[in-house]
Amino acid sequence: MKAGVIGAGAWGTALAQTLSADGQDVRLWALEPEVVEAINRDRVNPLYLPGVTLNPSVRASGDMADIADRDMLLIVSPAQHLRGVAGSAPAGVPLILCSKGIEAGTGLLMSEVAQQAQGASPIAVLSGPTFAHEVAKGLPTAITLACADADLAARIAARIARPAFRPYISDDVVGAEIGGAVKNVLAIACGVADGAGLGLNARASLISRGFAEMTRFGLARGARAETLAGLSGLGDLVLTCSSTNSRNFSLGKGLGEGRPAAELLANRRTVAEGAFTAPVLREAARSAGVDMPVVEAVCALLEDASPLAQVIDALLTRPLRPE
Ligand SMILES: NC(=O)c1ccc[n+]([C@@H]2O[C@H](COP(=O)([O-])OP(=O)(O)OC[C@H]3O[C@@H](n4cnc5c(N)ncnc54)[C@H](O)[C@@H]3O)[C@@H](O)[C@H]2O)c1
Ligand SMILES: O=P(O)(O)OC[C@H](O)CO
Repeated sequence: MKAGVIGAGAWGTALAQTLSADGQDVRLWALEPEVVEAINRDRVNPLYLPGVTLNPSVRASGDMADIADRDMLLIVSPAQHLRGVAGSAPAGVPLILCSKGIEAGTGLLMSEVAQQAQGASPIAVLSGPTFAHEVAKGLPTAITLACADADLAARIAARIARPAFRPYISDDVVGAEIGGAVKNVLAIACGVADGAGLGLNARASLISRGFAEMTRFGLARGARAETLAGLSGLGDLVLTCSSTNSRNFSLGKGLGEGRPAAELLANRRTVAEGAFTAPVLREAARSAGVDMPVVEAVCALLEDASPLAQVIDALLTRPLRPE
């Protein structure tokens, strides 16, 4: 399968690098003309993945017509831009969605957005614990590839697998998407705990109780528990909640240090998806009757609705209950 990658941020660039590791040509669509130029001229993406020399068979373009001959397309835009980007992609080829989030305004998962934007294209989801700079360096990584069509999943998996990049196949598309979207919000919470100096016990409790929230929400939306406990759920939650390499964790750390959300979110070049997913996740959870107190707390901090001490206190003084 000839691969095209749409979106040349850190993750799209790392995926293009991985897919071209065996010399196969990969086309990478980039929004910014300076990224197209730098990749084709200098073999580097200085805005989003500096320090990685890209394989010669990665060719960048700003024109969707240049990926019209591809027979699979990885969509790697920020979640809030997926509708527009998928809608302008060539039609009829499998779309592999790599963005993690829930669409603001509609509450739709990425597969539902892509379905609306490109009804005729088969859809798969690629999600898991994957820091882009590690994947680009060829460090060992495992990831979930979810697709309702088992034959298509097997063909995509065979095309994207590398000795150190190992896809595990699932047919639970919704489960894979919910894990990736919810973990970003929980990573903000763990960053807050770090920034506020709450200690490692607090972080472990947030991961564990956050996973309970992810599971409740996922089950209410039809996800399977084993998917949520797999790479795209718990695996990615543990990764993102443990490192300042995560943009979401770093955003939370800033909040925990007492910096205002507006300042932390202003003029960002890179995306911290949890900030966009948090309010729409809160609304979806409330309307499904799912209790998500950690998500509620993250929203309160992002909205500057309550002081940090009060938000922490509200979590700690909830009624005692069975685990
Ligand atoms: N970086 C990672 O390690 C990683 C790993 C797995 C999944 N993801 C997911 O991949 C998605 C993309 O993240 P990233 O890290 O590659 O991005 P990034 O933060 O490195 O770069 C931002 C991206 O947003 C794009 N962008 C900005 N404005 C846009 C617009 N108006 N329309 C379309 N695109 C626009 C930029 O061109 C760029 O590609 C996110 O959903 C993220 O959660 C990231
Ligand atoms: O930097 P983050 O927080 O967007 O996390 C990147 C990836 O999603 C980790 O799997």
